[in-house]
Amino acid sequence: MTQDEQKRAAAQAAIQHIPTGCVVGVGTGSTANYFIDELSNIKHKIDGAVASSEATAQRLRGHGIEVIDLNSIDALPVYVDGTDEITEHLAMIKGGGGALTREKIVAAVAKKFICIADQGKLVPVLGKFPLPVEVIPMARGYVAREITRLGGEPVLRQGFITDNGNIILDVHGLQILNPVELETALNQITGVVTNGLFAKRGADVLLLGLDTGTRTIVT
Ligand SMILES: O=C(CO)[C@H](O)[C@H](O)COP(=O)(O)O
Repeated sequence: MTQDEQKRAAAQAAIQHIPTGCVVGVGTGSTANYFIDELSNIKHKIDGAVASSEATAQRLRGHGIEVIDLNSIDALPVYVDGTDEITEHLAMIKGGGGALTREKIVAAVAKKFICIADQGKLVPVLGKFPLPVEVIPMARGYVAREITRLGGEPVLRQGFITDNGNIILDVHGLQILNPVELETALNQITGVVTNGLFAKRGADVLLLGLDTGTRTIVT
């Protein structure tokens, strides 16, 4: 199967995990887009969706799926999203699409986080993919210097502003031996909104599209 076929297979597998009559959290990116396409086939069985980005909200509406304000609900049974890298322990780097902060908020609320991905996303150690960090614009220089002190090489994502009006620094060269520790350290830098390490709250289930079928990993 091609990479796109693997993404679609993972998205199709995720549909089996969606309870009837619930609001569904929906991620951002090409794999999440496949999931939205699949979700539209069962839209009469769900009570709408919470979107992790403006792009996702637009796509959901385009498929006739109601977009629900996260603040109007007390609980979110399930969140489905893609990833840039994921380990067997289901820690991730996310944010390649720049939606990391809203993704982290939706993931925090969700009872179950289902990650859907092609097999190329499964890695032994996180860090080959540059780690996205969302930063308040006026703190850019300070945050970049602090990240350099931690051993990373921050690169400004040119011409990109997040849905929250902030910038992204993509951090290269980090040795991510302890993802939880690094996630915490980066978030403690003043001016950082959040970073793309999903280690403290990783996925609960990984549905990995393979050459033949899908593989499921559960924490
Ligand atoms: O974190 C994300 C967006 O912020 C995406 O989930 C991640 O970039 C994966 O994207 P794709 O499914 O297109 O490979």
